[in-house]
Amino acid sequence: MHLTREEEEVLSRGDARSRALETVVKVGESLGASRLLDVETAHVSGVSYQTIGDAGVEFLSDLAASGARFKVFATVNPMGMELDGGETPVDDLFKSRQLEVVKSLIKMGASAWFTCAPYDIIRTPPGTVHAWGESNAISYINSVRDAMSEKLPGPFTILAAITGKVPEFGLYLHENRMPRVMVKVNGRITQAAAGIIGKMVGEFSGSRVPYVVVGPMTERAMKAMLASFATYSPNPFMVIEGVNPNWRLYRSEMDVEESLVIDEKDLRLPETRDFDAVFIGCPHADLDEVLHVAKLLEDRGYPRLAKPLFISTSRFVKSQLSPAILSRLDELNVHVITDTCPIVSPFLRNRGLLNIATPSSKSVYYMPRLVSLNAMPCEIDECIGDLL
Ligand SMILES: C/C(=C\C(=O)O)CCOP(=O)(O)O
Repeated sequence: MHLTREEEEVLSRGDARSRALETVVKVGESLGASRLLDVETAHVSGVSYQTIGDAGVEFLSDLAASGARFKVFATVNPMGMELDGGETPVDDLFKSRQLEVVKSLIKMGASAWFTCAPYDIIRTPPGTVHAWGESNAISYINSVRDAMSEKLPGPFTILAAITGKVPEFGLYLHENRMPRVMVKVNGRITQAAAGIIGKMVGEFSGSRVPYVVVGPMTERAMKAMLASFATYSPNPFMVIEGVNPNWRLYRSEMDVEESLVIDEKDLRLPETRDFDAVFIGCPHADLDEVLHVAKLLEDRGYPRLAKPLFISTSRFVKSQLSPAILSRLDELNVHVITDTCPIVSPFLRNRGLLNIATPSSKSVYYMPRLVSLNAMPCEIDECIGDLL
């Protein structure tokens, strides 16, 4: 691999950044990369004690104690509880281990927003290079903005944040971003239907980049589709006609080997069974999504919901909501939680809530696998309708 003089100099220092760079170079060599790229930002995933356990806590605290510090702006994924504990009960051991993780990340220089939708905070213009580790976010910046990130493992995003470098491989190379399959979607795209589309496109295209022709959809449906797609496919990039800023270029250069048509009949949800709570916010809800729920309840005369609705989001989004809206939502059994999400936290189970309805296809996939919850898909307007 070709290394610049500056990279050689960092390698010769023998400090924490030097050791991190050594690993980045070794990984790059094993991937056949011919050089390293400078990244503008990093987004670290795998920071919940629920998923990384004691080994992860030790890894992060050893790195922080060794003097490793982030070189580029770095955000982090949701952790296993709210920072102030409010609505997300966890036991004392969990809390203390999770706080160790937070301490290590902050010591290394993380911007501690604890969100899986950092694209709501960071502008990632077309062609810019990033080292992100959360698949929905990677899929979003690649597909909607034509920024560049591969799907990097959580620990590797930390090394990228420390060094400011990634190997040039996979989706960092223009030739690997060329669509190889075409998908045409017919029908009205609701948020839950968008999750089904993402799953179908992901399963059909596998590691190939799809070129997707689909009608207009809301931002929350777009996020749901891309999150689901990146859950079911190893490749976090689709070219969406009319959406990706360079879709015309991709269309002119693509070489399509297979096609799929998705029709309205494919987008029907199974009947929702009995549930204990409703969840939205995977990916973390944006302001529009929270306000959509507030408006639904306003239109129905502000009824108190028969079962709780949890909305997970970032502190950034929550800070834009007035205390009056938040306390009104709380009175109506709608709980806006930050820093975490139910797929990386035991809090729903700890509150005795085991059967969860959600418009998020990604949550339906992960809830049974990561936190032993039963999850079922629903359209948010309909789930809320059931709770009036
Ligand atoms: C376990 C997850 C995130 C985390 O540990 O931070 C959710 C799945 O992550 P993907 O990036 O969608 O694989």
